[in-house]
Amino acid sequence: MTATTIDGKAFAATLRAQVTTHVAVLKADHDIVPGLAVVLVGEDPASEVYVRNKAKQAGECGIRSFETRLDAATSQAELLAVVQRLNADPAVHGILVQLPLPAHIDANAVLGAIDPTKDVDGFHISNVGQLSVGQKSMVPCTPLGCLLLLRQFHKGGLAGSHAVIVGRSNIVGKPMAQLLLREHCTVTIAHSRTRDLPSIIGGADILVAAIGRQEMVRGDWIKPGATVIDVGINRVTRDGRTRLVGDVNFAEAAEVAGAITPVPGGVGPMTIACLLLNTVTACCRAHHLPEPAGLAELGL
Ligand SMILES: NC(=O)C1=CN([C@@H]2O[C@H](COP(=O)(O)OP(=O)(O)OC[C@H]3O[C@@H](n4cnc5c(N)ncnc54)[C@H](OP(=O)(O)O)[C@@H]3O)[C@@H](O)[C@H]2O)C=CC1
Ligand SMILES: Nc1nc(=O)c2c([nH]1)NC[C@@H]1CN(c3ccc(C(=O)N[C@@H](CCC(=O)O)C(=O)O)cc3)C=[N+]21
Repeated sequence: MTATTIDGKAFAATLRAQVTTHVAVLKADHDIVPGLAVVLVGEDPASEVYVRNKAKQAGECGIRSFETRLDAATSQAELLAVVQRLNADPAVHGILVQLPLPAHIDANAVLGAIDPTKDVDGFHISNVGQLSVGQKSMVPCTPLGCLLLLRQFHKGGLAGSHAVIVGRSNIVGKPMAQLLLREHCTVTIAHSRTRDLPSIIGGADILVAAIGRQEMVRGDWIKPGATVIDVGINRVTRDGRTRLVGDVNFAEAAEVAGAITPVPGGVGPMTIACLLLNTVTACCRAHHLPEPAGLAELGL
């Protein structure tokens, strides 16, 4: 193996320590406690794990967490009423509605009902728009986490690099493209209709894989020395044991790439750390107080 493993787990711990310090100052100087509300509709086992991790890590940073669990048959009107209650609650600074939602609920209507200043996922159309024109906004946690890892690893900056993002979802691919454009990368977005994906990937100095297909990206597609950010979380059962793998074949890619994030322990922990960072940022903005370094450093 030649690639450096980018330790997302360790970097996320550093970020959470910074968040913890900021939370302590808010409490000591202003008697303010940031609050994060997570809403979970239905019983998806993977979502259960994320929601539990979020609440645990929020607590460790001194952030108050509020959990609302609704059964899978909850109507859209009931869910909207919950969102409105959280919008109006001054103890809640961040609201996250766990996706995916059951099919009978219009996710866009729900995301659009969240107060944009409390939208710590950055999915509200006004945050999406603000990011795209370069105004202060809430930035989606997963792409933000990927960018913080890239900036940490490329201390000289990312300008001029060719970044290829595989995946065009509203949650990962599209906001990732916006963030890398702001960093002056040359950005290519690939998806399921892209022709000759291996040769497009072969041009990438930076590859972000957000596809949802286990180990689809092969080592011999990757440009030697490239930085590979693997967003994919795929649960596979091998030899009777369940484990997580990414969208990139790690063993192969590690022979070619300059640096690569592992799964688990790469982007996933950064996503949660960024959610906590966004919550504290939203809290500081609500109270017109100085915010933590994260978003400000990016000019957002
Ligand atoms: N680590 C973390 O914190 C997070 C991890 N994830 C993981 O990241 C992955 C992607 O998530 P998400 O963006 O929500 O997924 P979506 O399913 O919304 O999007 C997947 C994207 O991949 C594209 N795609 C699918 N198949 C291919 C293919 N064969 N070749 C090229 N492109 C393809 C799709 O193209 P098209 O648009 O044409 O259909 C689509 O744009 C998942 O594994 C998910 O679990 C997600 C969020 C957070
Ligand atoms: N409104 C909303 N916002 C989200 O940000 C959101 C969502 N809905 N729905 C689901 C996806 C997925 N997601 C992950 C978060 C953490 C890990 C994570 O911590 N992963 C660990 C492993 C955890 C495990 O063992 O399962 C790791 O990669 O090391 C993974 C995936 C956030 N998402």
